[in-house]
Amino acid sequence: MKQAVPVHILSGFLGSGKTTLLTQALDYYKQSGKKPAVLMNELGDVNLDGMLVEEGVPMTEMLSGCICCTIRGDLGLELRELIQENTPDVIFVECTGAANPMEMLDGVTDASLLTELELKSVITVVDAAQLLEQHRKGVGKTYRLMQEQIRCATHLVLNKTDLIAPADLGELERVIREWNAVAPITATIRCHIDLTLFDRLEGETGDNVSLSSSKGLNSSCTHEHSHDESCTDPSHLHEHEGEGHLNGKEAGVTHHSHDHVMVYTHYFKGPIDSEQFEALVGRLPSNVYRAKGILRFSDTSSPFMFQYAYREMDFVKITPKEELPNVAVFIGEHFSKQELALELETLEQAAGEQKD
Ligand SMILES: Nc1nc2c(ncn2[C@@H]2O[C@H](COP(=O)(O)OP(=O)(O)OP(=O)(O)O)[C@@H](O)[C@H]2O)c(=O)[nH]1
Repeated sequence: MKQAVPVHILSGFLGSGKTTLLTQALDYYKQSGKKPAVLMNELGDVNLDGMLVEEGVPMTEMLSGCICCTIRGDLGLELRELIQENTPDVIFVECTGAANPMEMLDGVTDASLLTELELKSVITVVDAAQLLEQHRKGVGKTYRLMQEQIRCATHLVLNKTDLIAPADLGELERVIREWNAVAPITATIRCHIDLTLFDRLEGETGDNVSLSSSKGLNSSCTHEHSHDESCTDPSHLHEHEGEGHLNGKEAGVTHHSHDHVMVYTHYFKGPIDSEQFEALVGRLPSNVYRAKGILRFSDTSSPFMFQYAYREMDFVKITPKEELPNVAVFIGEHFSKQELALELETLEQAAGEQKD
């Protein structure tokens, strides 16, 4: 029998550091002479994180939806194709930060019916500062989603510890332990973990992890419903819309609207002024908690990859090898897309007038 391809799910709320961990893991595998592949899922219709993945790493993109709901049925087919075409030694599935890990887990294990793959871990990256704030508030859909992501993890990376006071670490560990008593927790800055963890995980023998046995996975990971039960968790807002085909078998299809998470994608018609853009981002309301983009500025020569997570901005100069869009994606809850669009258009106009 062919060896099953190990699969690691990278989970964690929007902007917590999943891609930061992924790029390190990919480098590690490549340095060890192995061939990693990536399946990346983004809520927006452009994959900006994918641009951070080096050329030569096979990557499948599932855009404009969340693996755990609308495109879950495709996951098995995509994984199978990735394996057939590239014969990777390992696959990382990076999910949108809005994804419910239990559903993703379900999706990957469904896929193992189609293709020889073996789920090895669910690594949840937690934004320390955000968890602290959410916990102190103690309510909200974001908080509940973070809770689920922590519950379902086999390993926890408590990231962005540079943004919290050292004294708060103890409080965070206590909070996490209430939800997940067993997964090892590693406190990090920029997701610097001992990457030999992956060798240990893959060296472990065991049958495919399946939801029914939950072998190798954290047994405290529970979810209020299976696909054919109705959901009692108000954070999910599911609309159970009947039956569908999955992997050749009948499966209950669950559509989550994730309607508390909104995405606005703005394609720029031309370069904009960098300072004005920074000022605009600085004014974003707190319910816009994540943004990213590829931007061309009228006052700089090279394009920039822009990142914004939890009120922190980051601009990295990039040298694209191919034509890239001039685009920014904004993710948040109940914000006005129209207002944001108008502000961005005003920036474009101002830059256009400066040029004339
Ligand atoms: N201050 C600080 N920033 C970090 C740390 N780790 C990552 N970042 C920054 O946080 C931003 C988001 O990181 P990503 O790795 O893209 O997060 P993600 O979870 O993949 O984001 P989504 O794809 O939107 O879900 C980037 O600007 C990173 O450079 C950290 O430990 N401390």
